[in-house]
Parts: sequence; structure tokens; C-alpha cells
Amino acid sequence: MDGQSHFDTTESATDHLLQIEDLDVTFRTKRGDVEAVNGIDLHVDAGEILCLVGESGSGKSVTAQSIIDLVPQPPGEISGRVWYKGQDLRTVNSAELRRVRADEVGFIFQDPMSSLNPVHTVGRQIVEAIRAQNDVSKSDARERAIELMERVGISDAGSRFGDYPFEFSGGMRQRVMIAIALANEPDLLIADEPTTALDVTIQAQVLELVRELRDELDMAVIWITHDFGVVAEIADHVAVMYAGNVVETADVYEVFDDPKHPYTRGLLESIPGSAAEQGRRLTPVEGEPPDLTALEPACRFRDRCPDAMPRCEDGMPATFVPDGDGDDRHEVRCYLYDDAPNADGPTDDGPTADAPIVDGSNGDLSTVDSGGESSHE
Ligand SMILES: Nc1ncnc2c1ncn2[C@@H]1O[C@H](COP(=O)(O)OP(=O)(O)OP(=O)(O)O)[C@@H](O)[C@H]1O
Ligand code: NI
Repeated sequence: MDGQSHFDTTESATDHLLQIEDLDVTFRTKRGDVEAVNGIDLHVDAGEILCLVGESGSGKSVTAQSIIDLVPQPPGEISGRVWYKGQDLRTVNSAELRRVRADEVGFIFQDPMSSLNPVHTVGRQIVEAIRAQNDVSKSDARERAIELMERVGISDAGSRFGDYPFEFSGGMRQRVMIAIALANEPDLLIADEPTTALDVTIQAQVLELVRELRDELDMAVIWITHDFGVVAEIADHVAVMYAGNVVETADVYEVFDDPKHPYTRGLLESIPGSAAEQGRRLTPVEGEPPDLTALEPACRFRDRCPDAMPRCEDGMPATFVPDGDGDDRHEVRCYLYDDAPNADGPTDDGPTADAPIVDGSNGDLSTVDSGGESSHE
């Protein structure tokens, strides 16, 4: 901790590598205004892996895209602050934003086939990523590209350098994407469900690789996933998203051992055994997320919540710190954790140690897991 309260909303830079403050994203569409992201506060430090987890449509990708201004505007409209190394990326000039994107941040997207150029060799694409930022000769860049390919586990890199993307398996293409994302030695890696399409063995290797690189380069990672098995493998901290809000953030151990938000509990506890043990995907919680074009001023989860109270109609809850679990980053947007009159901080007695959990065992996984497809193209 840096001693600065998470509730401190003063408009100033912070010590965190990245700090998102009060991010809102609305899409003006023909069917209405889609309030995709609302009031999000998140941060990540160097050397730390933060997982964003949540159902399809909960706003994970839009949040990640907002960091480096990749949300299309229009139809998107964005407000909030994105502090990165002390400057607000939402207000820096476009040259500086380009520099940060090229120099400092790496991206891995979900579908390596659509992200790689099919008519260029893999080696050339890695070389281009290296040369975009570094003033190096072609032959030096080639050497570094081959090193990078080896580093991400592509064996026989020298001879594969001249191969085209279609000549690589899905897992190997994903490694190529990682190599490209790492070509600029990023301080922050943003990965949007990059392993969804991979088989479990390859996925485990990729996750292991990212952890190793995090250790080696001390890079921060924001890793988006539907899959609590992936969270268990890779995360240090977790932010659970629901209908455009972060409803719970905590240390990964707290999320699995002592989830507080009824939604998180439902996701984790409605399956037998822990999701971590089983490497399972999110379990459905009964019901549907709200229509983001017709949100009411109430807690967005209340219709599905086993613990809903009259107060939940009052508005989206503020962020509360649940009592006594030793994790000073544990925060929950749920009135259950507000038992002080104007609590905006720790409460005295955590109310719901044995609150009923969501029974979602007969729900439909497809409402939770888009199975590798994405709501964004
Ligand atoms: N360009 C866009 N125009 C209009 N609506 C959009 C656009 N991009 C995203 N949305 C909407 O914003 C909401 C959040 O989408 P987002 O892609 O962030 O969800 P997600 O959590 O990443 O879901 P998934 O797990 O399916 O990838 C959704 O309702 C989505 O339809
Ligand atoms: Ni997404």
C-alpha cells in the first residue's frame, strides 16, 4: 500500500503504475444509450497481475480499451481519469498517447488470427514491432525477434521466423502475439482473454510464461478472463465486474476463500468444490444482467441477489471495505457491508458471514461464457 486511500478522489497523480478513476463509458446507439462502464476505480502496480473477471457484456474489454483510448468515439463517450506514471492518459496529447502505446504498453487480443497480418511472415511482424520503437538495424532486430520467439517458447525459432501465421497452431500464434506485445518491453501488459481458444495444456503454458515474464521484467499485467481457473493460475488481485461496475476487488486468496459480494459468492459457491480446485469456468447465477440501456437508479444486481434489501432500490451502492480479513484492498459495492450511517470506509461487523449463497446450479453457462466469442469485434 502506498498509504493513499482508495476513496481519495482528489484529482492528482498517484504512486500506482496505473490508476483508473471514476471511469464511465456510454455508447450512443440506435437502441439507446448503453451504459457499458460506470464509476470504475482500479489500480495496478509494477510486477502485479490484476485479473478482470465477469460475465459476457460486463464491461471488461471496454475498461481495458479505455486505458489506451481504443474505444471508438463515437459511438463511445468516455469520462474519468487514467493515471499512468503520473499523467492522465485521457488528457495527454496524441503524440504522447502514441508514444505510451508504442513504448510502454503491450496488448494481446483474443483472436490472434485477426490480429496478425496473414500476408506477412511472423518474423517480419515481430521485427516491425521491435523497429517501430527502437532504432536498430534490420539484422539486429531479426536477432532480437528470434530471441523473443525462443523466449515465448517457439522452438526452432530461427527456421520458423519465415513462416506465415497460418503455418502456426493456435497456441503458437498466441505465443507470436505475446512476442509482439513484448517487443517493446512493456511496463504494462493488457491481455483480453488471450487464452480462451487454447486447449488447457497450452493455456497453462502461456499463463506460466506470463508469470515468468512478469517476474523478469517487473511488468504489470491486466488480464481479462471469464474463467476462475485462469484467475487462480495467474492473478495477484482480482476485480469482479458486473453490468459495468466493479462489484468486488480483492487479493486472489480472499476472492476464493472469502468472497463478499453476493454475485461473487454465487459465481464461486454454486458449484460443488471451489472453482479454483476444479479449474472451472464461471458458474451461472440465475437470472440475467440488466439491460444497460435501461438502468434504474438501484443496485444493478438486486434482481438476482439472494440478499436484496429495500435499500438496494436506493441506488448503486458505494464502495465499502469489509471488516477484518486483513486484505486492505478488499472492497465491495454492496449495502450488506455498509452498517455505519455514512460509511465510506471500514464497517464494524461484517454482516454476512453466513448469508445464503446464490443457487445458480441450473443456470445456463452461455449467459456467462461466450465460449471464445466476444461481444466486441
Ligand atoms: N463499439 C460499441 N458500440 C456499442 N456498444 C458497445 C461497443 N463496444 C462494447 N459495447 C457494449 O458495451 C458493453 C460491454 O462490453 P464489453 O465488450 O466490455 O464486455 P465484456 O465484459 O468484455 O464481454 P465479453 O466477455 O463477452 O468479451 C456490452 O453491452 C457491449 O455490447
Ligand atoms: Ni470482452
